Amino acid sequence: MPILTILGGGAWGSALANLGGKKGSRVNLWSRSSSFNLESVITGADVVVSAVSMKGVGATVDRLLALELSPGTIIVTVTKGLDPASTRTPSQIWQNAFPNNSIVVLSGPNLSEEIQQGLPAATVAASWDLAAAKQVQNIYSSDIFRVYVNEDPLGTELGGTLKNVFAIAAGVCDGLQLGTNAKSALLTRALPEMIRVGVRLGSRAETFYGLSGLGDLLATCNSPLSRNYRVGFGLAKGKSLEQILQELQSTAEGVNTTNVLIDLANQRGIEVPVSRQVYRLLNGEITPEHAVLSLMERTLKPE
Ligand SMILES: NC(=O)C1=CN([C@@H]2O[C@H](COP(=O)(O)OP(=O)(O)OC[C@H]3O[C@@H](n4cnc5c(N)ncnc54)[C@H](O)[C@@H]3O)[C@@H](O)[C@H]2O)C=CC1
Ligand SMILES: O=C(CO)COP(=O)(O)O
Repeated sequence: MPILTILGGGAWGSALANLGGKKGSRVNLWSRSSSFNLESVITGADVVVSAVSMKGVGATVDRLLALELSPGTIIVTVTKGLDPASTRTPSQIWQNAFPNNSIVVLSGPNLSEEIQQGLPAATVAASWDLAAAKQVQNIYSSDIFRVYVNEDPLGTELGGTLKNVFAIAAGVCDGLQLGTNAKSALLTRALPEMIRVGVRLGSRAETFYGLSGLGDLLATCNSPLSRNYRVGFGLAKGKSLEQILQELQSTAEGVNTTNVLIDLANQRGIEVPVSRQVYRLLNGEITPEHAVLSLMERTLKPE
């Protein structure tokens, strides 16, 4: 029976603990407030899943570095964010800290509330080490959770991370009641923007057409269960960002991701028109209505 240790007892960590237990793994769920110590659940773990939000990744990596993690332990990261200081993804941070361990990214259209209700979902386990990805596939696949594998961890991770920016835009679109045509245009134009960024950062374009890209974009941009969608919806309804985040009481990674993405786009000269309007909106530079108008009035160009 594999030993699975989940770090982070938030919405997604708790759902992943349940999914792992359902398949028969021995599961340890650890969080900062746990009464037991981290070392006791790391020793002997076959797989360690990091399910902390982006702001907790650095501290979690440091905690594990202070312990003796076996090089045979697979590290799975499910965080959908970008580090503000380095602009690196969580898997890049984990790989840098643990060069001898296999790192697997688990990402897909996986709204935790639906998964906790036992509704069916699919996801992707991605790694340079295909054998490690397949181990994670076996540990997590069940009659309600179908896991695919691929060898593009960065593209898989960036799909899940970048879609949060567009989920904010989609929430704005629905909050302003702009209609189905506008929403379809937004989601369709979001995909090449994600691909443009992903390819410049070293991912494969085709990964973004799969579950972790288009799949997660559709799930998050169409569901009020998404916290990022709720950020955009609230802004369109005239709430302040502070008020929305206060009411959420949970992580909306898209806010930080938008800021880091615009830094990256400015540094590397990547064209990100939709993300730039989301950035201006989040930073109080424009109203939701102005953001829409700015996109409509862009220079005309071929599709
Ligand atoms: N909830 C969902 O449906 C899904 C969430 N994710 C991603 O998983 C990550 C976690 O999301 P949720 O569990 O939903 O968020 P959450 O807000 O429910 O939980 C965040 C977790 O991170 C931990 N954390 C934060 N700062 C920390 C620190 N300094 N040290 C240690 N732990 C720290 C918290 O204690 C908590 O366990 C996010 O990056 C999110 O984008 C991915 C797929 C689905
Ligand atoms: O990533 C998610 C679903 O795949 C969860 O989306 P939110 O973080 O916007 O709630």
